[in-house]
Amino acid sequence: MDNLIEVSNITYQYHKGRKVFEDFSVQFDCRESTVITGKNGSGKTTLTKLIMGILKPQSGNIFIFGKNTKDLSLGQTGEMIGYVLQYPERQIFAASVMEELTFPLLFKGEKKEDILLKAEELIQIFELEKVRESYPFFLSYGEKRRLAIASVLMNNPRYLVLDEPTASLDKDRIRALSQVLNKLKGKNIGTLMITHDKNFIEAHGERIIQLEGGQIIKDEK
Ligand SMILES: Nc1ncnc2c1ncn2[C@@H]1O[C@H](COP(=O)(O)OP(=O)(O)OP(=O)(O)O)[C@@H](O)[C@H]1O
Repeated sequence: MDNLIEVSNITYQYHKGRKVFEDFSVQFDCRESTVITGKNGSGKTTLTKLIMGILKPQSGNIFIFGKNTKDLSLGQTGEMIGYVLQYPERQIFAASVMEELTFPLLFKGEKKEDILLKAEELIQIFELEKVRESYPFFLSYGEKRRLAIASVLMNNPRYLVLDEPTASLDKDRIRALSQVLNKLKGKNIGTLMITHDKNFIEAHGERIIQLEGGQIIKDEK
């Protein structure tokens, strides 16, 4: 139970939109790397937003690590699951790269020395050295994406949800991201990843789910 995400008989419909999910259920093992594929509009991003509690199902329940998302705030969900959006600029708020990485933990009152050490480590891994004092607004799309991933890792999440993580990253950066994901996997931190990148699917898709019209049409290990 503890290491599971359980989506149980949910129905979801956008305001004035058609039903994206109807009586939909799926479970994810949070120690595993699961890839979600499917055509545009098949419901991939909607599913990840429902898991994160950003959207609320009209019926049914979603449990993360044994807790019903209905009883959790967005912040509580975000502490357990790191979520990297499809458009990373929407999750970057601070005045510099360094501040973006450090301010949430400083705010929480964690030890400054530890926070700085961790931020430096992620700056190296994601090759953000040259922009550490830059205003994130002016970063390239690839840099913003790397910063968004580094920021969620600062929180020590128990699971990662990544929406198109390789978009706008070059080969070397994709390789670096792969290494980070493998390292996390070694610590039993799995991922739920929306991607169309065949090489990435081959490297990280322990389980591959294909969605179509809000239904699972393929589920392979
Ligand atoms: N904010 C919204 N309001 C109304 N309908 C929406 C909204 N967002 C998505 N939809 C609709 O819900 C359905 C599922 O969309 P979703 O973004 O989850 O698909 P997706 O598989 O992630 O697509 P993509 O590969 O294009 O990102 C689509 O029909 C889409 O048009």
